[in-house]
Amino acid sequence: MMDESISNYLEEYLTPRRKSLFDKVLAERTNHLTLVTQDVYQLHNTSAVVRSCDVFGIQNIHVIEEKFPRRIDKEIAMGAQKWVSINRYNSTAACMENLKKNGYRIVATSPHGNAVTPEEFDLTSPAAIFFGTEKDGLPQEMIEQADACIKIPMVGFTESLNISVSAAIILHSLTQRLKHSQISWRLSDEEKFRIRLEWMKKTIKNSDQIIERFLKS
Ligand SMILES: C[S@@+](CC[C@H](N)C(=O)[O-])C[C@H]1O[C@@H](n2cnc3c(N)ncnc32)[C@H](O)[C@@H]1O
Repeated sequence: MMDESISNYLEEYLTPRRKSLFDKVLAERTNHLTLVTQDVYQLHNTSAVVRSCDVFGIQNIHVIEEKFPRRIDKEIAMGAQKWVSINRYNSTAACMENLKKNGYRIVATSPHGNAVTPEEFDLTSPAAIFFGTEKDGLPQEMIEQADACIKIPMVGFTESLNISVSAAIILHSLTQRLKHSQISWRLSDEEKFRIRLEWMKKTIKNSDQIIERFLKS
């Protein structure tokens, strides 16, 4: 109730253009798919992955920082995450537990072995797509225990794609397929409301003070 009043009040500070942009972007957002990075340590890769999530409509990204703690602090300070919700974990187990609790299948990605292509991947239930580190990729044990594994076919001499490139290719393929499917992939009204409120708080100048003034009035 209080959030609803705050939201209505903050709406007054949005231009008509910004309001319709929020509506347009939220209409294409999904939580049916989510992306997980496991100990990705190069900031430009994390930044590119977050950007791809925004571009392809993925609202939530899960960042595991088991071996390289606090790697994305700088990215957060630079505002790369403004439109995407970043969930951080210091262990893979904690991340998996949270995802499974929320109904996600655990899906590995790998340039090796037996796996389905993005075009063959079963989209019917929610999926959390894991991407591994630049050097070693995902642990073999994790790949074997995952509910599925996705591999982008490669025909060159190079052993693998860059992590952010592979994330963009997979997200593009899966989101296009979702949009042409009968699967219910869009956000609920409650999810849209929460995200819109977060976006308003992040983008309206001095939103903290505005809210404080509103609460006192
Ligand atoms: C640079 S690769 C890691 C290479 C590592 N030597 C390995 O064996 O996985 C980083 C991450 O990008 C993703 N990736 C790279 N190429 C891929 C491909 N062809 N198909 C699916 N995922 C890929 C995977 O998530 C991988 O863990």
